[in-house]
Amino acid sequence: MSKHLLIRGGTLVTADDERRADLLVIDGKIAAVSTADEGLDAPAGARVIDAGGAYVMPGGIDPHTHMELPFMGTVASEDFFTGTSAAAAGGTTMAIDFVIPSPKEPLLDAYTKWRGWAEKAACDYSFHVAVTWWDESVHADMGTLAAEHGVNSFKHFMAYKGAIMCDDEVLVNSFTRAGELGALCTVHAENGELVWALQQRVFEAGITGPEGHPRSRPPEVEGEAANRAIRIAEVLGVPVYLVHTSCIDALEAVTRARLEGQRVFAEVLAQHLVIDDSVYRDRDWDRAAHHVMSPPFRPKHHQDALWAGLASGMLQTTATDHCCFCTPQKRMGLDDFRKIPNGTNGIEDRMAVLWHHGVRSGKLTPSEFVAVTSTNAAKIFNVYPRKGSLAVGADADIVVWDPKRERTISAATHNQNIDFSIYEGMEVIGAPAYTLSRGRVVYEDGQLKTEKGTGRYVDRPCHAPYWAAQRLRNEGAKATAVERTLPTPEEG
Ligand SMILES: NC(=O)NCCC(=O)O
Ligand SMILES: [Zn+2]
Ligand SMILES: [Zn+2]
Repeated sequence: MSKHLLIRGGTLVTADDERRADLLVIDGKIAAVSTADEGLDAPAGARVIDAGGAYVMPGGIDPHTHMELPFMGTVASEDFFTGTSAAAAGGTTMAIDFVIPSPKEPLLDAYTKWRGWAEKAACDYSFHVAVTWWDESVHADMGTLAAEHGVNSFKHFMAYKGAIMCDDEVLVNSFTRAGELGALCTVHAENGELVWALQQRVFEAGITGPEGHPRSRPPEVEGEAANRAIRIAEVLGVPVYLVHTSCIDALEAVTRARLEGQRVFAEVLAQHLVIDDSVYRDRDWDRAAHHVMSPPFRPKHHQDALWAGLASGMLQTTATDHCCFCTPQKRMGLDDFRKIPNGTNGIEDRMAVLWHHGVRSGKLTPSEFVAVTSTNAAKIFNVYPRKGSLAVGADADIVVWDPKRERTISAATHNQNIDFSIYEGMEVIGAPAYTLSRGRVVYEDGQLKTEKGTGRYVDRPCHAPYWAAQRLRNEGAKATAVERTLPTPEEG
């Protein structure tokens, strides 16, 4: 039996425009969108959602999450069911998580393991795969992942020395391979050697608490790595995507390259837009440790630059790097900040934080909000217009957004599987009234309706449209040999 649902009377917002229209969903897909003047009739038996006074938008896409990640001697507390449910409560309907093989672990083995863990997801999901080491099998597995498993993005950690860090040789090999495949290279840009050296220096100077964390990862460390990754990508003729751009130094590297015409994409986390580094000087150890993530929170003036970067299009996507560790896990580093598991919560609050601090303060229009929370990620990771749009035929991943709903963010009421929130006490206006995942109502009236295993893996083909432009650019920059008549030995 086909399932019909009519969303009536709302203002549809896409990355292109805003207009009054009704929207009909049949069998999980958007089946019709009305004109502004003529609404749609509800088919017999259809559920009707009254969206009067609300915005109807593509569900959020969080392109950077880590559910149940094994990391720094523990495992992230949020699993794929709780995490995607919390996402739905916040209006996010797709997460792109990361398969992160241990050094020497075959990429395909790690991928299979992560696919198994993710089967309980309640919203749609996909995977970037990290390249943490290199040999011919990695080269081959990248090809198999791209051709047979819908993986079009590979991640590179330039930090976490002694664990998952890539050196320049791995970057060059992997970027070259991604170029052959038409896949996108993504990078965590921090100079891991410098972080390592600074960590020892700070610790030996007697700073053992969470305040040591930002001291060991200053903005220069991120700026250097961002610039290096961008320049390696430029020389190899591949697009590159920087995850969690947190500071002016990295933003400047992105901006310079984009102004030179290089195809560089960059993401900013909602939390880096609104939280500053004063959190590490909290006298309460737990509260300070709760904020330990990499890159760390920055001095306040970086936030203005990041907002400007987002509004001007230098930064295209917003994410959360949702990677939850509860207080007892954070306490693994009670006597040594280097052992505090890195990561913070946020998947449930990204949309509200962006709406409240972005749209309500005039930094973003509603259409720009849709672009940076959904559509741009769909385009960059090549699932547009199936995701990130309200086009007829698209998956009905939709959020009906109540711009007037007020709430105070708190761990006492959130749906994330973590015992604190980095946004504790933040008052925000704007929240989902309904969230739909492929046409199923998964959140309404403040209640979650998610079911384990209803999320689907989303294949992401290689050769996103920007690859055609990249190839032309590479063609134009191709080296040519000079034809010469060589002098004969007698002439010499
Ligand atoms: N960001 C963070 O602190 N933890 C998750 C791993 C990463 O993305 O670097
Ligand atoms: Zn990272
Ligand atoms: Zn991450």
